[in-house]
Amino acid sequence: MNESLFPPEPFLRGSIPNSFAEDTFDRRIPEIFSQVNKTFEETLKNVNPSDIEKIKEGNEIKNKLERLLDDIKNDREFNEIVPDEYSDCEEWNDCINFWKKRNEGTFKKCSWLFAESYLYRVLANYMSVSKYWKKYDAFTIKKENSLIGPTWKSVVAMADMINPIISSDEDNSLENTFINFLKYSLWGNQADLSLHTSAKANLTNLHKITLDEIKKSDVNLISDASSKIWNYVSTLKGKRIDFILDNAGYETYNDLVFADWLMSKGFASSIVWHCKQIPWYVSDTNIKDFNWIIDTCINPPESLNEFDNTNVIDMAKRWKSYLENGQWILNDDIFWTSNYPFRHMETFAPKLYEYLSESSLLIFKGDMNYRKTVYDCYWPFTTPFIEACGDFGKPSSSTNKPLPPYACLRTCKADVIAGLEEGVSEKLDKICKEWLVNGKYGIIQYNDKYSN
Ligand SMILES: O=P(O)(O)OC[C@@]1(O)O[C@H](CO)[C@@H](O)[C@@H]1O
Repeated sequence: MNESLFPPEPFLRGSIPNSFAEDTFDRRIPEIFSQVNKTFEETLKNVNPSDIEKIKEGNEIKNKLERLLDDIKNDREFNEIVPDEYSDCEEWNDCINFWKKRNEGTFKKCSWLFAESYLYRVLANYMSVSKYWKKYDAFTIKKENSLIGPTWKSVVAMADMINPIISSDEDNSLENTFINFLKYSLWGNQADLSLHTSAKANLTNLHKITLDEIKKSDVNLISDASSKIWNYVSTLKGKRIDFILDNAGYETYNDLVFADWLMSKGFASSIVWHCKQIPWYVSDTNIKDFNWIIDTCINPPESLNEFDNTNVIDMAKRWKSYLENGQWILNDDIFWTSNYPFRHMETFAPKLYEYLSESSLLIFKGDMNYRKTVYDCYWPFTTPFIEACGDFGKPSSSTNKPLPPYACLRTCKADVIAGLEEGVSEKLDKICKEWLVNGKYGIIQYNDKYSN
């Protein structure tokens, strides 16, 4: 890490008064990590008393987690990450030491992007260096409940509406259907578990199922490149499309349905699913979560027998066959959980960059992927999106191939945004004080600068 890698505008930081980053470290993160500790303690309590070594190690992890929470609350300095199974350890420590040397090596003084990402990396480290808790993910139950809880009603309704469309040859409204899918996929991002930390939050209220609901939400779509994206996608025949996933549960389910449609209409013949390698920002999709969604849709638990699950099962069986015959590919490159913005991907993950350049379209889901696409800084809101992306997409220095066009589908949950028309932010300031961060507003933005 060095200063030349800083963004062109000031970083978002927890030390900035009244920013969402400040609120994140004062309120949201302590809540999330208290819940992590509670969940871990409950799991520990349920370990078979004869597993003495596992309990002993669990207690050590419990102490580490308590110390971490205390460090967060007191804004203490970061600690180096001890070597573990992941390949990015040195890189992280290099960055930690860089921030410390600048006297900015604490949660609030550092850039928000680094400080919060560091927390999830540390959590993964505690488990990784253990013997008995390696595979432990404190967020698994939350992630699973976000599909098979009250959400299942939406899962079934979506399958009943979409499966017949996927299975039919009817294609005279392809443009409309495509744009509706983009919007389902966008609004699916509202329900992320790191924003709605309260156990009482009813995320099902946020699910958009009917076309009517999608239409009504158009007033909250504050930057919309969907027609441009369609103009490009309509030219694709049997290509590869990549989804850079965000939240497990209902959001990823929507993306699976979308991809299924893209395959069935011949635009794509393969899909690459980019997941996270470690538990990340509470609800992000790991490969195990991805597989769990498909397996659960094929075999819904008995508690969901009151529903007619025929269409869900039918779709999920098709998804499984796409995975089995290699048309759907799973990837969890460690770069997706780095602290770097995407404009530094070519430097820090050249192989991933080359791999993405072989695709025909990248779809980045969610707020964090957006923050990394434009770099997490205070852009004037009317900065063109393409400008805010910097040189992310430029031809690779080894293959000379640029990235394909890419789209960002994001509901706004951080005080960074670019690409707004003049006057839009002023109007929003008047109608909703928290429009930048409460997840009510969404954007669909597109960059094809390097592929033209
Ligand atoms: O990427 P996602 O799931 O859409 O959002 C992640 C998120 O909840 O976590 C970030 C950091 O706390 C916030 O910027 C954002 O609201």
